Amino acid sequence: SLALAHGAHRLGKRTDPMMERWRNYGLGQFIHWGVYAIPGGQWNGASYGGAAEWIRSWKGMPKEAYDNLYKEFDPENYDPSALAKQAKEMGAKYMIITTKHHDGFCLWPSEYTDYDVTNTPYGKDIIGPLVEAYDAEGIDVYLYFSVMDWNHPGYRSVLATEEDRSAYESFKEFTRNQLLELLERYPTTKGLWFDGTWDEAWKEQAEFADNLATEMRKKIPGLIIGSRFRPDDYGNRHFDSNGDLMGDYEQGWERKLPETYEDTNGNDWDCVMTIPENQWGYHSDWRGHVKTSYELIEMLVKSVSLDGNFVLNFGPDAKGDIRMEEKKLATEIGQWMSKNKSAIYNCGHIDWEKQDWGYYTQNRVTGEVNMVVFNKPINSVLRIKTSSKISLQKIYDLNDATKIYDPEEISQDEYIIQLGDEELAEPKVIVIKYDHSKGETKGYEKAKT
Ligand SMILES: COc1ccc([C@@H]2N[C@@H](C)[C@@H](O)[C@H]2O)cc1
Repeated sequence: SLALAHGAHRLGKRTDPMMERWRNYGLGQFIHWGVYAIPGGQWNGASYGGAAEWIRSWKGMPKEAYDNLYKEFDPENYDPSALAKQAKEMGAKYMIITTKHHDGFCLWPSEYTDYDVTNTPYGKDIIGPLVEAYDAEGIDVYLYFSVMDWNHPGYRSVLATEEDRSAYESFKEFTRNQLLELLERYPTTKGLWFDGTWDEAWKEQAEFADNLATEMRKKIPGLIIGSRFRPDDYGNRHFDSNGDLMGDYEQGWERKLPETYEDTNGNDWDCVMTIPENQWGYHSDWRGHVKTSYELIEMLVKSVSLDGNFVLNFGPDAKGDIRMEEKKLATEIGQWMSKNKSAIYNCGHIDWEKQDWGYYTQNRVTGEVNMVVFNKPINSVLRIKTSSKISLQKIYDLNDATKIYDPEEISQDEYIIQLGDEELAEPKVIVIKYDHSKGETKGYEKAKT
């Protein structure tokens, strides 16, 4: 393998308490908020077909007009504790807030730019009260930060000339200053979620990014940073030139999910997901499919079954209100989570063969296996194929203690249980308690073929 000065500094998963806590969250909330919520995907009577937070890049939005929107930013309905309570009700264990998106507008009072909340009619820090409100609800806070910054004069996507390089040095210093400022102002932050790091200019900054990550971790020991921050010595990101994961977890699953455990390379990972097909910031005209709570619960369960976290995005509007569709989903997901959280929190992958009825999650504390059933077969029979000779102790409905399932062994390490005739009104969790010591060698001999 290549000798890398700025590649992965650790092989395998982080095993410290802060990362264990991260690994056991299961469900998170993303919040995308900024001046892009003011146009909300519309301008001059035309609707932007892209993601609302990218409207500045649309030819239908004059840059000058966009860059003056901050003068209208005055979210009179912004209510951090209401947002935190809603997230609590949904069952989120952590929240990621956009401190600065690609447009460079800062939701905190930054010493290093005037393009921030203090120069808006609202005039106050947005981030601080949100951090306090979420901390008060026991929901860990992570800060989203876009390296790419369309507002900073020193930003470059490519370093072609000497002028580019000297301008970019000022941009790098600005970026470092802002990040250290954020960690200074919000020391309860548990981690950073970086974005906007794909440009060529940034891919040349292996040493700078490595040193900055070290410096940030000195300020907040144990700080959790994903794979989308640093480039390695050769400009490779997420995985270094030896194929090793850079950062504490893989940050590659944006609006998509891994299909199999192999797809995860056995790493920690998060999936960040929009409710419509592709809107992070508030768009007043959601086109196409808006995901239902069952679709989102299935994505959540699938994520946990493959050792990942599922982070659902919310986009407050210009006034700071949460739109009706998002409120409804937070409530519906919360209702399911209130009854089934033991199949999500502190749970992860078990290598039992995946079945069509749904997903397994294993509780890392109790060892119990949860069958999360989404699809009831026509014969109401659920097949369970375990990985090794185990002795099943008890199989029961998590939400109906009177419902015990009696497994019938149909071949080696393979059982079936019979569901009742009732319709599956919502994803059902069935708990399997089993003795982890090797069971006696019962079961059929494999046929010699
Ligand atoms: C070039 O493709 C994209 C797509 C989405 C993004 C941003 N990442 C998401 C988490 C949102 O912040 C979106 O604006 C950046 C680049």
